[in-house]
Amino acid sequence: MEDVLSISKVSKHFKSFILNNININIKENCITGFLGKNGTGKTTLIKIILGLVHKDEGEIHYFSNPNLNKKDIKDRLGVVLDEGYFYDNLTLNEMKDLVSSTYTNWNNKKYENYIKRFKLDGKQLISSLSKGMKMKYALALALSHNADLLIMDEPTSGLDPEVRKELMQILSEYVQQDGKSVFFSTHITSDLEQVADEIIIINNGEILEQVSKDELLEEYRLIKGNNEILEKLNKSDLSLINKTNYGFSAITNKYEKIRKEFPEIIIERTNLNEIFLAKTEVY
Ligand SMILES: Nc1ncnc2c1ncn2[C@@H]1O[C@H](COP(=O)(O)OP(=O)(O)OP(=O)(O)O)[C@@H](O)[C@H]1O
Repeated sequence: MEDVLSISKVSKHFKSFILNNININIKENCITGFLGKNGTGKTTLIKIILGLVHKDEGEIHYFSNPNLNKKDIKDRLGVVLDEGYFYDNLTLNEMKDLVSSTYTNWNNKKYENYIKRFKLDGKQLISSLSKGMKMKYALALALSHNADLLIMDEPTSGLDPEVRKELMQILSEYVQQDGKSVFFSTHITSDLEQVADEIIIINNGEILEQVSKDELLEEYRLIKGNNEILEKLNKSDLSLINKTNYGFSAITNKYEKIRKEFPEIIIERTNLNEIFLAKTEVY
């Protein structure tokens, strides 16, 4: 599997925040989720990838091809940013005319199909779009110029569950086409649970981990037992400890070791949200 994006040793220093030594790879035909809490550097890294923020150090290789120029790269990236970057006083179709003229492979048929599918009206003013409609419009533009890598910054934030589900469905369909990939940032783990193949976790400006979703879900377990067991366990093996008079629960990646020592312990699968919280709590 080829890397569509390879980022090595990228850093950015702001006055009160450092994006530090970022090394990640985005794989072809995968949905890669970029997971991090608020203010951990997701938008900054996405803007660096798009050339909207200058990096201080490091290298970014696009589509495993060192010969691509800026225009080639722009043509192959489909972008959906949180802020939208649209002119409110234009209609959807007028804005589309502006955007489409900057791409080599604009496909108006595709655009019209997406507008129809998303139940948008091309004659409507951008200022009249709700948050969810705006995201769908941005997605229609991003998907209509034959991009190979769709990069989205927090596309699901503020959307209702139905629209989020629809978006995840579209992303899944998109990566089933040969050579198409998706990279999107989020702090909503349930989105990733549904569609992501690969997960990159960022915390305080540093990458904690890049791992397949299935591996990540295998790594941790929820354990439950009585409080005498909790007393004997090494607390540094546990996260998110919840203790009551009747017993305790906790998240751990040392569940095999704990099972050997305390066979009576209850071990259950856990979800991405708990794993994410455990990882960002420990570090
Ligand atoms: N131009 C800038 N100048 C100074 N600091 C900045 C600039 N842009 C971002 N930052 C800081 O960098 C940090 C990371 O911000 P960033 O927007 O990348 O986080 P994020 O993970 O996308 O957060 P959120 O989920 O809230 O959107 C923040 O502390 C922010 O204040």
